[in-house]
Amino acid sequence: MAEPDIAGLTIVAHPLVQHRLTRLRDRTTPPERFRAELRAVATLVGAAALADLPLAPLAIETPVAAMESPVLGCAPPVVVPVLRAGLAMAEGLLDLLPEAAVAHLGLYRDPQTLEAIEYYFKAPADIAARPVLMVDPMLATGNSAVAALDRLKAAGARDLRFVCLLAARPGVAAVRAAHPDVAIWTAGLDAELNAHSYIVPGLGDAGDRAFGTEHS
Ligand SMILES: O=P(O)(O)OC[C@H]1O[C@H](OP(=O)(O)OP(=O)(O)O)[C@H](O)[C@@H]1O
Ligand SMILES: O=c1cc[nH]c(=O)[nH]1
Ligand SMILES: [Mg+2]
Repeated sequence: MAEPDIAGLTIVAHPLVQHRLTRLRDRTTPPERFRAELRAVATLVGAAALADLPLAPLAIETPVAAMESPVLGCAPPVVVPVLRAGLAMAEGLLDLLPEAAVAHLGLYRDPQTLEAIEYYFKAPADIAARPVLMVDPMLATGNSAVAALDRLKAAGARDLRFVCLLAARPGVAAVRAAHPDVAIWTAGLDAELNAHSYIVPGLGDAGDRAFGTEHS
């Protein structure tokens, strides 16, 4: 289904991404499969989010001849999983970019107030000089993503991108309003949130589904 353009939001329509998103939405997908799908879809969506990284020529020799061949022309990126659910996505990004650094950001959404509560942060000292890719599967109210981006900017991050799996319109609007410089990539966009601010139809609680802590 075609979605209208929203400034700063890219929905990755690749058939493999959409196929995997359906598996992730399916309530019968067990945690081990959920983590594997999340890792794979993060690789595909992450590659789209990094498509504008600069290249620089490197002089090498193939077994046949000398040549100049392109390599990344920037410092290795920093991948930032927003815990917990971002962890499986970070594995997918590290498949693409083994030389990336990882900054861990622990946040949970208070179920009553929906406020993002930070409990851990550790980032490389040179984060200001590196492209930063924040990963979190769910963008619902946007409170967590806005708080996470606030934290990363306070630590010096400048070149920031956000890769998620499933975004809801209110969350996209909140992130774009607070951080208009941060582009968002997603596999899917759902229209609304329910009374508990879960994405509808969504996929449930991504952290619980990934790590088998789902309660009935
Ligand atoms: O846009 P929001 O309304 O802030 O909701 C999205 C947040 O909720 C989930 O995390 P959660 O708080 O469930 O933590 P968890 O990953 O530890 O389960 C998700 O991974 C996001 O971080
Ligand atoms: O639908 C939602 C909303 C927030 N967090 C999730 O994991 N799922
Ligand atoms: Mg959760």
